[in-house]
Amino acid sequence: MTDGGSLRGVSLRRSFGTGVGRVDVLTGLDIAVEPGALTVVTGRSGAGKTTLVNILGGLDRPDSGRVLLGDEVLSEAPRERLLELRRTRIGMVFQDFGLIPVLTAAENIEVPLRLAREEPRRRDARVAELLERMGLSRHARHLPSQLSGGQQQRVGIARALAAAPTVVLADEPTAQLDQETAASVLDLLVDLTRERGLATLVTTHDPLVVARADQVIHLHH
Ligand SMILES: Nc1ncnc2c1ncn2[C@@H]1O[C@H](COP(=O)(O)OP(=O)(O)OP(=O)(O)O)[C@@H](O)[C@H]1O
Repeated sequence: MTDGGSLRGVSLRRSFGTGVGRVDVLTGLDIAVEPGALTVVTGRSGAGKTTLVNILGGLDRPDSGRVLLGDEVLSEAPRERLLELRRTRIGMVFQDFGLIPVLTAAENIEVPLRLAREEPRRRDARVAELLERMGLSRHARHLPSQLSGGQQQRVGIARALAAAPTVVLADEPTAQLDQETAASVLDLLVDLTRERGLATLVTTHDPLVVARADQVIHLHH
């Protein structure tokens, strides 16, 4: 496996607020999310899981420390380059699925491919392949409101993978799902991680997710 897909945080620090209201959320955290493996981040509510995901995904910058995507310093990349890396190299999966309600399942998956200016035939082929892989071929034309929670999260995962990223960051992806559905969504994410050599990070409160991890990082600020 090359180093191109690993995502590392080195000495990450992030605080919010000032004076007595100041909260030191990350205080020198080191983390390496390796290709083909599931890294799970746990910690009670407020421990900084979302803060970490936002920093690793380039949505927020650390106060100090660095985020490295392969050999590139993501945390210091100029805005344009950061947007490009986020579009092409990093897939994000959200607790509330984050689907666009007026677009069908297929159209939601297509969004990153349109942003990447992929040509229509390749776009269609990629969307069909992902729908098939997610077991959603029959639901291509359904709106999110016509899908179950588990199906919506499968669409969310397909969308995250559409542009063939090397890294997947999922912030509590199973929190809205019942246990059985959560287990099947997690199975899918683990299988895709192995199959595609993805560097996958999942935050969770769920012991079942922790049990599947190759690496567990416990946050307590
Ligand atoms: N933009 C912000 N401004 C001020 N404080 C913030 C901001 N973002 C996060 N915090 C604070 O940082 C701490 C960590 O928040 P974060 O959302 O990362 O925790 P979490 O572990 O994801 O929690 P949960 O499990 O509830 O989602 C909390 O005390 C929160 O109030």
